[in-house]
Amino acid sequence: MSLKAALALEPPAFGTVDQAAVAPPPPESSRAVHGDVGAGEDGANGGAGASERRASRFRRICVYCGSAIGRKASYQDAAVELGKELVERGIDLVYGGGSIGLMGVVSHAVHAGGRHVLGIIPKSLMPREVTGDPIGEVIPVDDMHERKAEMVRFADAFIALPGGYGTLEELLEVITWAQLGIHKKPVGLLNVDGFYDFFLSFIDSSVREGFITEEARRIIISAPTVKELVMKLEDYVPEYNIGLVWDDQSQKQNLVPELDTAITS
Ligand SMILES: C/C(=C\CNc1ncnc2c1ncn2[C@@H]1O[C@H](COP(=O)(O)O)[C@@H](O)[C@H]1O)CO
Repeated sequence: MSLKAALALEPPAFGTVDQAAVAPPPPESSRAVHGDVGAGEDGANGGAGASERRASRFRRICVYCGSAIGRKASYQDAAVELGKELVERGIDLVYGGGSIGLMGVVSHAVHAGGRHVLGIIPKSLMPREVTGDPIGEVIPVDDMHERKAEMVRFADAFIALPGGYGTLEELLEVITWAQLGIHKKPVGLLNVDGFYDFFLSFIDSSVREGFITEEARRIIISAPTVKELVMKLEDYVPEYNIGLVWDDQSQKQNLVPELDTAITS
């Protein structure tokens, strides 16, 4: 079944694919307002006072994470905390559609909190013994390439929790697409218990060795806590602009007007 056919059978709460891809963000008055965020709490908001409240700029965030839960309880705790943070900020979830591992943890947290959960999953991965019982809305797609493209298209930002090959592959692709100017959406790395320290060290080494520019290095936004990371993503202004022109489809992937207009060079 094609993506459009799937949507015809079960239209997403937010409209058709094309509408969702080009729709402007809801008016400020109808957007979610999250709770107090004090500078001392997360140290990342550049001086926001404890009484500051503001709407999230994001409608949907794509979370990449392990199909396993990992060995430390802190990984699951972080997945739950991230799910609750999305709910608190009125942000919907886009993810890989499985209910196993950290994918299941974060999707259940968002679903339980009443936000929309959109799983995009290749038909080959759909058997229950492989993915578990997915929750929320599921869009079946033909292959992994289509899945990743649709996840990017539906989301306004990306967050990677701890995970394995699949998570790293999704993360690196979305970073590479930012580097190529295919999208300008923020990419966050939740460095739970230093899980990504080696990865970040490797990236820094690649910068030193001349394979990644300093500017491209700054595409990756990392933080050890959910609140700090989400605050950084909210504040992110893309500075990277390779100057390539992609086709219309790629341009539709830039769903966050603030990010587009923030590009100055
Ligand atoms: C082969 C395994 C599990 C298959 N089940 C999956 N169901 C849905 N999505 C999956 C599955 N496995 C990987 N993904 C995608 O990759 C990311 C997680 O991969 P990782 O290797 O566990 O980090 C996740 O974001 C999904 O999009 C047993 O692993």
